[in-house]
Amino acid sequence: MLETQELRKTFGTGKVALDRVSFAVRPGEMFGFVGANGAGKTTTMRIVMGVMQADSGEVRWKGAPLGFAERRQFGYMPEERGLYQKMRVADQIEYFGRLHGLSPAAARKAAGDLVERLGLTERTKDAVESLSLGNQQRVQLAVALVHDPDVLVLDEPFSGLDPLAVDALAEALRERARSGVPVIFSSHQLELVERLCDSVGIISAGRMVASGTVDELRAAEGRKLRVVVADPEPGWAQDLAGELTVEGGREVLVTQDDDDQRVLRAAMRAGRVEHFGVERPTLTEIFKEAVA
Ligand SMILES: Nc1ncnc2c1ncn2[C@@H]1O[C@H](COP(=O)(O)OP(=O)(O)OP(=O)(O)O)[C@@H](O)[C@H]1O
Repeated sequence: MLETQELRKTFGTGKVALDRVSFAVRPGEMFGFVGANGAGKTTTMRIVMGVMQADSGEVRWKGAPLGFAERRQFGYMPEERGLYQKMRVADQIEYFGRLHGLSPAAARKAAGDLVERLGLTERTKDAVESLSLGNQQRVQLAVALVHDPDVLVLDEPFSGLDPLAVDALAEALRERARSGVPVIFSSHQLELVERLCDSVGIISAGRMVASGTVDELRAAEGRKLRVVVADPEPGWAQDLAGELTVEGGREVLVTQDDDDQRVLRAAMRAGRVEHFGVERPTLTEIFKEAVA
């Protein structure tokens, strides 16, 4: 398991970038790290990778403090990226494999496999600078995967990608997770995070404001009922706590009232009930509420 415990980081100006950030990612788990711009995702991932030091707190791997040797077995896609623009695709992946300690033959084999799996076969001999953003991102992912890492840490790996490239990358990450690797990635694409991740951490102004599976985060929000009534009598919902909106000739009530039968009776008295059910908030809605 990879854990951060109470990470704290301030920058020179006295700005608190991270305030006791803790989370845990189990083997095989995909952890989506979400937060507004400047919330602290990159800083946290840099600390996990040892690129930056925390003022206090600890990063632990398999129950012990994380050191250089263990980090060498991690795969990292930094926000600033980090490819040699003039180097050819296959050579580059192989080179990074060597940097992570693979033998020349193993690095060549791993590079060949990844080129094929990530759909880069046609581009193996091209310089990175001649590739589209999406293909550069694929190379960047290959570089993070080449040494068969124990943990994957990826800073916005999906940003700027077309839907096909998103699917290719998502599948590559899923595959790694299935093999037991903890995968952490940050993203602003909340639908994607909801679709891909086993668990999610929401960070706001340097603090983890919520974490858990999307279902757990939903449960923490409390159950909400959504009722749609066509042509209702005015004032029908005045005794029911909740938010009432008008959409065309319909009124939509979203309420946390526990007594669903009472709500249903009131709605049926008021008009034609077109919808009555428990609302399942999306991650986007959960996120907005958590950071509000
Ligand atoms: N080297 C630095 N010096 C000073 N302040 C910094 C430095 N790096 C980050 N910060 C500040 O720390 C806070 C957290 O930044 P961070 O880059 O971790 O956010 P983020 O969640 O990754 O944002 P984004 O989604 O925009 O990438 C921000 O207020 C940022 O301005």
